This record gives sequence, structure tokens and C-alpha cells, in this order.
Amino acid sequence: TRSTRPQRLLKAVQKHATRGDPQSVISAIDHFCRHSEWAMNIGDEKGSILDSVVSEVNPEKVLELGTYCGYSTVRIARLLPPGARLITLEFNADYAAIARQVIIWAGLEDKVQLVEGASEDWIPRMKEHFGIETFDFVFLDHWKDRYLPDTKLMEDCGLLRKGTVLLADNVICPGVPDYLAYVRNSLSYKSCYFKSHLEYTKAEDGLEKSVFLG
Ligand SMILES: O=C(NCc1cccc(CNc2ccc3[nH]ncc3c2)c1)c1cc(-c2ccc(F)cc2)cc(O)c1O
Ligand SMILES: [Mg+2]
Repeated sequence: TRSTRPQRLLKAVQKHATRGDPQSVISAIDHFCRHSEWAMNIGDEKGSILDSVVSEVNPEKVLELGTYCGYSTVRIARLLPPGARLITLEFNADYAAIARQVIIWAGLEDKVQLVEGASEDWIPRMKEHFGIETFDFVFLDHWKDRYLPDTKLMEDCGLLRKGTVLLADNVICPGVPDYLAYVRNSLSYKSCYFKSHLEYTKAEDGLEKSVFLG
């Protein structure tokens, strides 16, 4: 049967990127998505904003909600200091299988733990299962109707500390209005918007950066 888009994206990485070279993996995926098939990676324009926020935070403990093919996982993990750890959650088993291979091709498997399952099942288990106290940085890029409930769940589970940075993709397109209203009106967050474009297109999109104030 016909291959899937994630399978074709992985093939492009294995054909054009150099093993162990994260930047070449990023470039190969961006080239594939611009010139062959659009895919819902954060992309190079929003990806540069992600890079600057990660570099500013310099996190030891990172949570990513929504791995997809591992593009943003690679973008984040390549910037982490030695000993830092990224846990990435992916509900879709087919996406997870591709992402594992992309992360290995980039040579970042030692920094990344990819967990298959739903955020609502795994967020309450972060402490006992992964020995995580709190996260320094959380990247939200999963189902858009889960951003708000999962943020509240992370608060309730004590996974956020004074200064934890949340960065949310797609706050304009597809949009996460309930989440935006919450982080922008809550006294527990300092929030700001980074205007950009939907990956590989001219449509408006952006990232919302929200610092938890405790
Ligand atoms: O919807 C999006 N992404 C989320 C998503 C989507 C599908 C499947 C999954 C399954 N993965 C999953 C689910 C639940 C989970 N719980 N915990 C982990 C976890 C993981 C996740 C998205 C859409 C567009 C977009 C599409 C079309 C268009 F025209 C414009 C824009 C652009 C994006 O950048 C996007 O990020
Ligand atoms: Mg996204």
C-alpha cells in the first residue's frame, strides 16, 4: 500500500541529511516540506523563534507535547547542554515510530525520551515514573483543545515552578483561543506573543511564550 507522508519525510531525511548532524536533519525536513509535501512541523521561521527562546532559557528539563516526526524535538535537543533531558509525548504510534528514527538520525537519542501515549495519562506520572520534580521549559504542539486542560493539569501536578517557560505553537492557526485567554488573563502568567507565519506558508500564525509566576 502507499507510503504515508511521515514515512516519505523520514526517507528524505535518510537520503539528504548526514547522520549525527541535527542541522542537516532540520534542513532536509524543511526542504521536503517546502518543495515536496507540506507537513505540520513548526518549520524554519517559527523554529528560529523556538531556538531563541530555548537558548535564552537554557533548560535542564524539557517537556514537549506532540512529537509528530520529531522536527521540533531535534531543534530543541540540539541546543540542550550535556546532561539536560527532553521528554516528548506522542499519542499517534505511527508518528512516534517515524520520530524515533529521525531523532536517531540526528544523533540525539541520548538526550531525548519519546513516550507513546496521551498527555492526560502521562502528565500525572512524570514525578514517579521519570523522577521529574518540575520542568524548566514546556513546548505545546499537540491537539489544540488539549493545550488548556493540560496546562491546568501541569499546574495541579506541581510540574511548573516560578520561571517555568511555556511556549505554544499555532496560537493563531489553527488557533487555541481558550488557552490564549487563560495565559493572557491569569495573574499566574506573564505572556507575550511572537508573530510569525504558519509553517511553509504566508498565512499568519505565531507562538505564545508564557512564564509561570508561581
Ligand atoms: O493540529 C496540529 N497538531 C497536533 C496534532 C494533529 C494531528 C495529530 C496529532 C497527534 N499527536 C498527539 C495528539 C495528542 C497528544 N497528547 N499528548 C501528546 C499528543 C500528541 C497531533 C497542527 C495543525 C496544523 C495545521 C493543519 C492544517 C492547516 F490547514 C493549518 C494548520 C499546524 C500545526 O503546526 C499543528 O501543530
Ligand atoms: Mg504545530
